[in-house]
This record gives sequence, C-alpha cells and structure tokens, in this order.
Amino acid sequence: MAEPTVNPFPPIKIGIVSVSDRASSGIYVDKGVPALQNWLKRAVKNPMQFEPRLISDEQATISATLMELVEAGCALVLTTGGTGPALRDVTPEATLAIAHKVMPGFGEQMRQISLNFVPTAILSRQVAVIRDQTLIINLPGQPKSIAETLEGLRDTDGKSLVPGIFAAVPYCVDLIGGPYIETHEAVCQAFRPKTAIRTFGQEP
Ligand SMILES: Nc1ncnc2c1ncn2[C@@H]1O[C@H](COP(=O)(O)OP(=O)(O)OP(=O)(O)O)[C@@H](O)[C@H]1O
Ligand SMILES: Nc1nc2c(c(=O)[nH]1)N[C@H]1C(S)=C(S)[C@@H](COP(=O)(O)O)O[C@H]1N2
Repeated sequence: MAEPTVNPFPPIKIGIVSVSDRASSGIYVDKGVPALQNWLKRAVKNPMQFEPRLISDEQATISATLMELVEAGCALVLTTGGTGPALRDVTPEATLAIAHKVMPGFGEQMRQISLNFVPTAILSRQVAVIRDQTLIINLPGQPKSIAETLEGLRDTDGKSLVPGIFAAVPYCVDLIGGPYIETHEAVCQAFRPKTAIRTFGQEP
C-alpha cells in the first residue's frame, strides 16, 4: 500500500475575518468566511489552520479582533467587508489604527483588478498593513470579490490576464519572517525573486 504523502511545506495559521452587521446579526448567512477558506484551500499547498471570526462593523471590535489574531501567531489575516463609503464601513480605519507599516500597493492593485469586474471598484477603500510579523489585507464584502481580487482576471480558456494580489503575498510573508507559502500555479502563480525560491522535499 502506498505511504500517505506528507505535506512538506511549513504549516501556516491564517485569520479569516468577515465584517458584516447583517451576517453577524443573522439577517443573512455569512458567505465571507466560507468563500475565503475555499479560495485558500484551492490556492495554497501548505497545511493551513484557519482562525475564522464573524463580527459587526464596529471599529473597536475590528481592531481588537485583528490584534488578537496577530497575538495568536497568524502570518496572514484576510478581512472581507466594511471597506466602502457607507457610514458603518470602518474596516480600513480599524486596520490602519493597529498598523506598524502600511502597504499601499495591495489596495491600489486590488482596485485596478476590480475595475475589470465592476465600475464601482473605486468605492472600496481597502488597505493592507503589517503588524509585527502579520500581513493583514482588507477585501471587499461581496463574496465574489474575494476570488476576483485574490486570483485576478482570466480569459475564457482560464489563462491569467491580470494576476491577483495573492501573487505577491508569499514573498511579502517571507520578508516579515513568516512561513514559506507555496501556491498551486493553476490558481495563483506566486512571484518570488530567484534568490528567494526554496524547494521542499516531495511536493503533494
Ligand atoms: N458576509 C457576507 N455574507 C454574504 N453576503 C454578503 C456578505 N457581505 C456582503 N454580502 C453581500 O454583498 C452585498 C454588498 O455588501 P455591502 O457592502 O452592502 O455589505 P457590508 O457593508 O460588507 O455588510 P453589512 O451591510 O452586513 O455590514 C450585500 O448586499 C450582500 O448581498
Ligand atoms: N472585485 C470586486 N471589487 C469590488 C466589488 C465587487 O463586486 N468585486 N464591489 C464594489 C462595491 S459595489 C463596493 S460598495 C466596495 C466596498 O464594498 P464593502 O463595503 O462590502 O467592503 O467594493 C467594491 N469592490
């Protein structure tokens, strides 16, 4: 009988935060956490431990949740929701309030990518920041925007036309001392400079 394949990549803990007044109060079923987890399971080869949270659009609650996930050792935290102009949308403010470094390129690139999908892409004020050794990235609340921004745009044959922002996440996590993230190229081709590329045993 064949030996079960051991995943050679380092484990990674990932915080998944769905920020939605309506989903967190039960008005509708949250689709943010499942959409994020499903996309990550398709894209990432490492063993992943998810830390899911479903919270309301309260700035103090969002900041406290992000800090708790940083303390818990998440190398990456993805939020969804609360990035727009509505009065209750405060995810970017809550994220910037706990930032040690701001990473403007992620938000800029996500708005560019999203313009290929919706003309209202510019309404998202999404940001990305680093706190300690954690990369935190805001995504819009529409569940479909998760794959759109992380994976980018494909043609009808599935060929990548515009890479999603996740292509830059593994190297960013390397640079802040996190685990080496390997991706499934068919979903997301991560980019690293040649000198940063490592190989791990037998790949699953
Ligand atoms: N967590 C979620 N689960 C399921 N659908 C969602 C979620 N967040 C947003 N949506 C959908 O996307 C649409 C646009 O999101 P909108 O910007 O109104 O929500 P939000 O401000 O992120 O969430 P909420 O209004 O609950 O605080 C919503 O009408 C809803 O259909
Ligand atoms: N890729 C993508 N980006 C998107 C959208 C989308 O459907 N797909 N929706 C836009 C809309 S309509 C809004 S109002 C803003 C903010 O959404 P949020 O408040 O739910 O975070 O994200 C924008 N960015």
